Amino acid sequence: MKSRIFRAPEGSSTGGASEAATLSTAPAVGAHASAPLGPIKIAARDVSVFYGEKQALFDVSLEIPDKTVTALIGPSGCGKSTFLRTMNRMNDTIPGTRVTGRIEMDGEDINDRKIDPVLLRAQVGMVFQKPNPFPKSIYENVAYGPKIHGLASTKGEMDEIVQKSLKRAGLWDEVADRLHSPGTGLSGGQQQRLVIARAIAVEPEVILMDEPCSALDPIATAKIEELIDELRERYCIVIVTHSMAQAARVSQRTAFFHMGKLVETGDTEEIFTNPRERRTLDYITGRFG
Ligand SMILES: Nc1ncnc2c1ncn2[C@@H]1O[C@H](COP(=O)(O)OP(=O)(O)OP(=O)(O)O)[C@@H](O)[C@H]1O
Repeated sequence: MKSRIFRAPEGSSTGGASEAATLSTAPAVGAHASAPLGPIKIAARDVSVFYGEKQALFDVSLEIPDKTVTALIGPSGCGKSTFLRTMNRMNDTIPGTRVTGRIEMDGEDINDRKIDPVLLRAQVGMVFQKPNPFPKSIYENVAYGPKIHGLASTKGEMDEIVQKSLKRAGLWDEVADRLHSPGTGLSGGQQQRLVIARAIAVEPEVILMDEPCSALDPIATAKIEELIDELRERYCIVIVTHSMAQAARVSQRTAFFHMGKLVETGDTEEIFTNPRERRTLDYITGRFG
């Protein structure tokens, strides 16, 4: 572990000792914060997003490593979700939205004409704030994507995909005996894991999570956080969270956004113990947001 001694950010007006005291109010960084990172999976270069006349993101450049959890943090309205949606072109579905700049996945421009956004969204899955299972059985929720994308040619193959995805999402043991019951009959936390299983079933490489725990109780939240940590071994994960404590617990990289701009990015431990920018310090210590 690196030292947690706080170095005052450049241009800071207050002294070291009082800053150190202030930083002690920042959330404790979890044991996984310094895990090794994979190669760059997604690279955003000068990305701006406009909703009609309104510019919501300004020239954001950010590299996101594979096999890593990257947390996007910042006050409400700073553009976290907007940025998240640029990575699987979900902004394309909002009328009047314009995205400029370049987003590469494995070096390939995801906005290139030859990219099919439906296939891209299978490769870059998304989990939303509120669990949104289809009004179908648990089995069908997971089998839906593989069916559309032709990933199984027999019932046996499909059964295997469903079982493997539910296992990876940490839900199998709780639902194995009721696969044909409605997904909507599960608890909120189970529904969120079902949605994660649904995303996993189509063999994604990236999983985007937009405040995945905000509708869950602390126990269900802890389970999802544990799951995120397990999934990191296989996938590139990007999570938007309002919870500083959650960002500190689950991520290895953190990007802090403010008013549509990326203020600072770095290793989570560094951001939470030794931020370079004054605005980051003020946000993580709860002075605004
Ligand atoms: N569909 C839309 N049409 C117009 N403006 C939008 C739309 N979606 C978001 N915005 C605006 O873009 C800005 C960034 O919004 P965004 O939802 O990305 O922020 P956020 O950081 O995710 O906020 P929150 O934490 O509250 O979810 C805000 O000013 C928001 O009002």
